[in-house]
Amino acid sequence: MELIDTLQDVDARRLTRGTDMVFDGVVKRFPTGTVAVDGVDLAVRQGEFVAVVGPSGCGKSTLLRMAAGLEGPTEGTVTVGAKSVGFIFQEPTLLPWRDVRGNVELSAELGRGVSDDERRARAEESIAAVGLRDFADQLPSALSGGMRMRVSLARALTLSPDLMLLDEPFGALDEMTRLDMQVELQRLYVERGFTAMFITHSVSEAVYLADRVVVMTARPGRIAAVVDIDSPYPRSPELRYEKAFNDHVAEISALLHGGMR
Ligand SMILES: Nc1ncnc2c1ncn2[C@@H]1O[C@H](COP(=O)(O)OP(=O)(O)OP(=O)(O)O)[C@@H](O)[C@H]1O
Repeated sequence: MELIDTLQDVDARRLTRGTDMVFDGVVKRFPTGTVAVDGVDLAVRQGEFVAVVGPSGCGKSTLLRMAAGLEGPTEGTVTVGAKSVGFIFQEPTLLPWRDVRGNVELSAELGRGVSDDERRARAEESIAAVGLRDFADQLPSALSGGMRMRVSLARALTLSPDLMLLDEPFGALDEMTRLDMQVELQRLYVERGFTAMFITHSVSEAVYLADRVVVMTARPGRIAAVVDIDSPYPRSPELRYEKAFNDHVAEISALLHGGMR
């Protein structure tokens, strides 16, 4: 499971129209006794981009893993309406012996009912969508960190996910590449219209990408605040220099450090 960043057919229960994912009174207590999250209520609308920020160990990954169905809540419910879910990890988790095309085709190979021709066509389309057409025959070892993350994105996109779950996907990249990847992800989000839940330690990354930023407390993770980011998409990279943007960054940083709203 850990090697695969795309999960299909998540146990989809009927949801209120327009809502893609609901966490209702979610508590997660591990057998070790650690309470990772405690009483999380959050509804994510279809097509919404939600970023989650919070101190290390506050249960962000646990929330995402529950959304993916990789963990179950101890109390409460997690309901996901999306039929097809893409999961992107911090590490691109590519198979080193497969070239870019082979890695991107992997998720469709594991999917049910996809013909060879369709699999290849979808892989080519996703490779082009992330700007890697000229590198389709290269092995991961010949790619930069940013390019490897693009492969990981392309692999998730081949199944046209309704929901993308992204766990700190750009955390291992250098600053310049990270900023480029934010622009790239936003472009794909605008083009494809998926719902996104995106975990990050970077407040400015959250503000640049998200409709709403969920700020969590230290463990056990609870929602301290949800901040709306009003700027329309597509957002230009220059937005990062504007006052409203930096006011949001300051507000969320203060919330993270226990300041009042
Ligand atoms: N399988 C597990 N068994 C026991 N404890 C776990 C397990 N998975 C996570 N935890 C604990 O739950 C807490 C939340 O972990 P999680 O990885 O969700 O936090 P996080 O906010 O994503 O952290 P980070 O920002 O450092 O990645 C941590 O204290 C962690 O040690």
